Amino acid sequence: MRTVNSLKELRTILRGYRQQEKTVALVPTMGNLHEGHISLVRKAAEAADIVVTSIFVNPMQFGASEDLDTYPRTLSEDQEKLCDAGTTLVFAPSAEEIYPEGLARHTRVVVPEVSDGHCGASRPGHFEGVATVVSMLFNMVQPDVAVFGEKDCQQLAVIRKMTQDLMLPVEVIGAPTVREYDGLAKSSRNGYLSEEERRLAPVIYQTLQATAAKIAAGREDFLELSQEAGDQLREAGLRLDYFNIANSQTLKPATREDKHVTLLAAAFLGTTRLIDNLSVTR
Ligand SMILES: Nc1ncnc2c1ncn2[C@@H]1O[C@H](COP(=O)(O)OP(=O)(O)OP(=O)(O)O)[C@@H](O)[C@H]1O
Ligand SMILES: CC(C)(CO)[C@@H](O)C(=O)[O-]
Ligand code: BAL
Repeated sequence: MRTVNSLKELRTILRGYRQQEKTVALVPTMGNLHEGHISLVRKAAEAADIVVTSIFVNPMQFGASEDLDTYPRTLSEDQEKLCDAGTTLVFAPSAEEIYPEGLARHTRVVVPEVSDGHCGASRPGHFEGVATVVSMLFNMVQPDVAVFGEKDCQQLAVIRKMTQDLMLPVEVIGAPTVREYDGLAKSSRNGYLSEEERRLAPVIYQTLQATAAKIAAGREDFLELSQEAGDQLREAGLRLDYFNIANSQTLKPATREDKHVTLLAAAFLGTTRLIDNLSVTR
């Protein structure tokens, strides 16, 4: 496994693989890797001959008061895990390599509608930053397939829409959420939690499961259900960002006609913001 920092080097190596007619899979990450990321790499290795994993903490997708500076950077541990999981090439560029003229002067990709609501409402500009960097990664790596986690379900929907609208020749694959023993979705940000916060955190998934069970049993008063679920999270000591029930395809508010609905939640434990989601067929 090799690690490269420059686009020039990345392109030279990839040209070699293409000459050998190898297929390429991309797994974009922000590093500080856990078993969720590793599951994406394994899926990518099943889908293509070569796996490129990018590690880039993308400044464009962070809000001014968010954790860009403190986001954990653990490149050497990440490299070991990626090598074991079947990554061929790690692309770990600097912010200067990706945004040579700075963020303000950089072209941006906006994906309307699906970027609105949920995390898009609480993190203005976030999905613009994600869509911009992912479209650049697609252009830099030119993968046949790219793998993203369902844990970030709105992000996956944004990337699917962008890929379709811009006719990017990449197959986007979603991978199921990997969880801790107690149901908490694995996330780099779990590392920010104190012992007490970590003990409380599984209530997010438990509330998603309990609400999904009520929907499966026939409840369709989605607004009331969301409010009840939000109240449960607040009572457990979390600061609620949102608990929404949406059409699984469009991520717009669910209606009684929707067969597939997705429950999306975001909540703060102290200063740590965690997200999770669960889909249910009615
Ligand atoms: N628990 C998980 N299961 C499956 N995929 C995951 C999981 N956590 C993250 N991913 C996926 O890994 C990719 C890179 O995500 P990222 O590096 O932001 O990790 P993260 O743990 O979600 O970090 P953060 O805590 O910042 O949200 C994304 O496609 C994301 O959906
Ligand atoms: C897809 C991504 C790597 C883009 O920076 C990021 O949003 C993430 O880690 O999910
Ligand atoms: N996992 C999504 C990246 C972010 O929160 O910025």
